[in-house]
Amino acid sequence: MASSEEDGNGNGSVEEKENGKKRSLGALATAWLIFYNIAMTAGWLVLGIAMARFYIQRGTHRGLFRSVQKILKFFQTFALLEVVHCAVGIVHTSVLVTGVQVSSRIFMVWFIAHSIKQIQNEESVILFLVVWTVTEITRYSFYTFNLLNHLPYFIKWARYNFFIILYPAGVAGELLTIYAALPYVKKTGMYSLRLPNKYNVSFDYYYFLIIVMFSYIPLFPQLYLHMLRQRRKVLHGEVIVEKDD
Ligand SMILES: CCCCCCCCCCCCC/C=C/C(=O)SCCNC(=O)CCNC(=O)[C@H](O)C(C)(C)COP(=O)(O)OP(=O)(O)OC[C@H]1O[C@@H](n2cnc3c(N)ncnc32)[C@H](O)[C@@H]1OP(=O)(O)O
Repeated sequence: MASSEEDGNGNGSVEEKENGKKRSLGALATAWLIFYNIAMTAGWLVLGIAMARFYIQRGTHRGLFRSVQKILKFFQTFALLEVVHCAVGIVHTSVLVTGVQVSSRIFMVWFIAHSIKQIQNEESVILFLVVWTVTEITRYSFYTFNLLNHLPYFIKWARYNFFIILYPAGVAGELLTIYAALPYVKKTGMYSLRLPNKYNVSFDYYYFLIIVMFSYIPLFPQLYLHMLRQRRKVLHGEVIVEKDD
């Protein structure tokens, strides 16, 4: 993807190479990505404004998830297209890394926050909502301006610095929310399949959630390290040889 930043750090050969990359992307793909990124920036901005208005008017976070859930569900689910973008090659990033990131978010939205109403007022839900919102406004506006070849330095800086704090904060919000959900899942036996049944298969959502929580231990450092590598590449111009998926 092209990047002709207004910070004036451009170097001829890199720019030529990147312009070539953009040309080879094709006008249609570029136009689609610009539309997609503008729509996503707008969607997360609307969500951020709705959350701020709710809190200012009500003075409490109780009921906030319920009030913004439609916008959240729509735009977070729409992000599944990011995996498609990588898979079809219009975005030069890893399907695996993007897949883990997007699927964990979809899981949090639909299979935790949407499904278990009792935890919707937890502070941890607000924590990950605020963190996701700041992250996505920054990230999608970065992609948009980058595609338009007018990337203000502060957006590039924010994209590759905010995550240092926001990523662990978001993960903390997500893990605390899943932890808060455990008693309700155990009590109701939701999404679980007990034996005997005609398929002769058993599934316990409670233990599945515990496995999901533990899966953050190997997976999150990989996402975080990926972002640190991207940061070194983009902000400090380091050449990084990435392994294939
Ligand atoms: C079934 C249940 C499963 C559960 C599994 C549980 C396991 C969970 C493990 C961990 C979960 C983490 C939870 C996360 C929580 C949070 O999000 S907290 C909030 C903080 N979050 C972040 O900061 C997010 C950071 N992550 C990302 O940015 C991405 O999702 C990423 C995939 C991890 C990294 O992005 P990547 O695309 O690789 O890096 P970039 O530098 O941004 O881009 C690389 C190139 O791709 C181009 N590009 C990417 N997307 C677009 C786009 N939409 N439009 C245009 N171009 C795009 C980008 O420009 C770069 O191109 P080049 O310039 O050519 O390099």
